[in-house]
Amino acid sequence: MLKDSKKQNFQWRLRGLKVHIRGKGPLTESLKKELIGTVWELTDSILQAELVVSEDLLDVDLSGKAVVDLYPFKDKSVAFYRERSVPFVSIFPVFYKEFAFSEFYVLEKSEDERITTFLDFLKNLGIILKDVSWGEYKEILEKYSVLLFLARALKDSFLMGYASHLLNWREETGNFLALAEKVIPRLKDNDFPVEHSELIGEFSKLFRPPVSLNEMRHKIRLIDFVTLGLIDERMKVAKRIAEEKKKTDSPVDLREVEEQKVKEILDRTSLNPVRVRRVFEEIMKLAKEEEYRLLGISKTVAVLGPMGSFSDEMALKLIGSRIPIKYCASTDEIIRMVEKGEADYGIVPIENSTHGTVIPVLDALLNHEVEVFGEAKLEVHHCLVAKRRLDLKEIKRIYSHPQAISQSLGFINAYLPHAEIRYTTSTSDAVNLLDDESAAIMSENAARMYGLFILRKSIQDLKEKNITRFYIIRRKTGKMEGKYTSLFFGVQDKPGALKAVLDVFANKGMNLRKLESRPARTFLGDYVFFVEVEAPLGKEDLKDLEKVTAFYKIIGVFDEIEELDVFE
Ligand SMILES: O=C(O)C(=O)Cc1ccccc1
Repeated sequence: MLKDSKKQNFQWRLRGLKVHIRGKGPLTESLKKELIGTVWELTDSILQAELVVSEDLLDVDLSGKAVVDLYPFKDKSVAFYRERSVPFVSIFPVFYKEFAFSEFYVLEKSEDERITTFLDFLKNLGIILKDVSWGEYKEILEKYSVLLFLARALKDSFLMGYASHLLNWREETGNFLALAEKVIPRLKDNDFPVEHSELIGEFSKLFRPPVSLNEMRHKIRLIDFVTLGLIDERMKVAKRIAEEKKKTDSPVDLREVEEQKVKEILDRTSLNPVRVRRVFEEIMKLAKEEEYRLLGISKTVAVLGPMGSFSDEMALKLIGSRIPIKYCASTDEIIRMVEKGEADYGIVPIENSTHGTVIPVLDALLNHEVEVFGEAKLEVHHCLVAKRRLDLKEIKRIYSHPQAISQSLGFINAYLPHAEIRYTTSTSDAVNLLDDESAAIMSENAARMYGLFILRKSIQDLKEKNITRFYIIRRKTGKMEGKYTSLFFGVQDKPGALKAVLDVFANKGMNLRKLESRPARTFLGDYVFFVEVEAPLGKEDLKDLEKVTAFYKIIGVFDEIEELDVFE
């Protein structure tokens, strides 16, 4: 669109000029729109016009008019307007949907104020105007005719995009194709300029150093346009792969495959790898979303982000990559998202073999309405990583999630006693805080994903069986199926109150696998208890519990799961 300030530049020139635009193609339609709101008058009839923009040859009395000739076969049109002695400018417009992408080749022009002003108007729309000789014009016309021919012969929509502006002249299609047929045999001869190969031509244009600021701007537009075309093309191929994968029931994308693709790309660039990674991950995400749509998956799972956290690893183990993952900044956010229905599932760490219970998760489960319907375990190995190769004594700060720090305290105390500990919201979030004097504790996968340097592997205190148990949560359904029940309860402040509750479980032969107490946040000394019982509690059990508790809240009845069915 023409900016208002730019529009005003035209206000003083040829005030009230009557312009008629003849033709039905996208170019003429867009020109008409741009002209509305200028001081020029857009006339319905060609007879009233002082300047006529036309896609075909004009069959009316042209006296007193100037012509902007858009007709593609210039030998015909130039002779035609010359014969009639009208001022004209003869243009071959390469119009790519947007003026900003367009390049208009100007073959002949008369000295005429209306024409000069109109050309300025085109320039202000972002169109590049290039004066060309007859020889150059012939090559351009041949090139696009061949392109159209190939696009149709190969049924290739990508090539068609480049030749699409020729489709404005439907009645000329036969002439373009006839020209192409004449030109194509010459392709075999070496004298045919490289510019005639469509892609080579476009790319050679891209790599040719621009000389003026205008050309530089145009080149940027061209690059954006070609980039978009390529992303479009990538999407089409990805869609076909998705269709194949659907037939063979393969996962949407294997993280390692995607990671390998990103690595290959990063190896080829000297640009900031974090940013380039983001660009390509976004492009891949576009294709993934399309795949999810194709597979009919609309479910999402929320985990602790950014990508590469242990929770992310757990999610991948449970669901492959068959479901869109939402990365959250905290376990609280995960639980809230699931409660509100903004994510179908959530995965939260509940306890670890070294660190014990994850208290913030426990508290959030008490205070929100979600349901645990599964648990899963992950063996956790920690790495000490940094942005560069560092001696341990050079490390001034260590960033990581409190659980990872606590699981690696033996190593930290022995080798990094001088370093300051800074807690992060997840192990992978440390990536965002690292500088040249600090290290982070995270998984090997995350380190590789972010291109970090691994200083030490397996630094956790428990060399084997450092296991984290996760809860898989969903919105409340009230289903009570599974081997385990987790619940909170409170008791009156009197002797034997807790024992009475535990006796209910003991008398029924139900084993307890976990018992925690949390401050009730009422008075000092008031507690809420959390238990995991190795049995599904039924109605009778709940009645018995009611008798001995001040309150109870079932968090879920669940089993250990190996896989999460996202198609159910
Ligand atoms: O911060 C992460 O990566 C998490 O997913 C939480 C966590 C931290 C350490 C061990 C297991 C889970």
